[in-house]
Amino acid sequence: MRLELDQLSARHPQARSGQAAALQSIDLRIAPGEQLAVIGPSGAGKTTLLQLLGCALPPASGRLRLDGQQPWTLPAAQLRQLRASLFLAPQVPPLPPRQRVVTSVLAGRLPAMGLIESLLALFKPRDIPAVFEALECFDLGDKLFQRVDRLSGGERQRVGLARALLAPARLWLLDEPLSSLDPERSRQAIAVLREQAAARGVTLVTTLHQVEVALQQFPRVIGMRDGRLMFDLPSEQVSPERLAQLYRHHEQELHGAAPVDELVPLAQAMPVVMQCR
Ligand SMILES: Nc1ncnc2c1ncn2[C@@H]1O[C@H](COP(=O)(O)OP(=O)(O)OP(=O)(O)O)[C@@H](O)[C@H]1O
Repeated sequence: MRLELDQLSARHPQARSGQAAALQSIDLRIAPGEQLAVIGPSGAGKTTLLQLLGCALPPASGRLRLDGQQPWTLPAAQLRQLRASLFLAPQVPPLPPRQRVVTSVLAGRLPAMGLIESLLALFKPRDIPAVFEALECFDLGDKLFQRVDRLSGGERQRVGLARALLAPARLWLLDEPLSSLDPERSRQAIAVLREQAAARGVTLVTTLHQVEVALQQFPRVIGMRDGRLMFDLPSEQVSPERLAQLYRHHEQELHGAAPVDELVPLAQAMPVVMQCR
């Protein structure tokens, strides 16, 4: 899917009057099948950008086009159809706790189903082999019939990502898809998502707190701060100086938590009082 944003601004309906717009004057072009990561400190507007691209939030001003269509000018039926071609994965996937994993993953197909078909799918899951295959990509094949509330946080997050592989979407919008995953699982999940998106010609836009993952695994990286685009560059051109500027006063978010093996000697070197804090 091709994305075009011109001088786009957006504000949340619940925002206080006088609060700055969550997105301000964004100009952006994303070609069909492109893959990019959006980074920036907390509150930069990354999630809001995904909500806007996912037609969950209308622009306050400016123009948004998805494959040449302006979503918010479309009749309701056409807007529904367009939304069915988008997959928006929130940071915490909304998985009903008592549901089986198989049903949760199949929910990725719901936007493209009619009401009766989707109700039937709730009671009698169809195409179980496709669900198994999607789960296997994330090492979760053995959880097919597990209840969602018996999964760990990281497993739930991967179930939420496996949904993308079932969704009949041309645009994947992933909000912090790695927030509950350890580094090895993170690498694996991103590799699967990138590979599968490329195989299907899907456009992939993901927000990431892990700056190194964004730079190492994505060809294009966008830096956001205070609702604005600070840079939009091939990842190899994102210099340490640019990152330092992007995360100024939020340095701890840039460097993230130190790996455990680095923390242990540091903790041992500290006086006991400091270790207790
Ligand atoms: N539902 C909401 N109502 C009002 N303001 C909101 C809402 N959601 C976000 N905001 C505000 O919009 C701005 C952008 O928030 P957003 O969640 O897009 O940032 P972010 O970069 O995704 O942050 P994080 O990395 O912490 O998830 C922030 O100032 C935030 O306070």
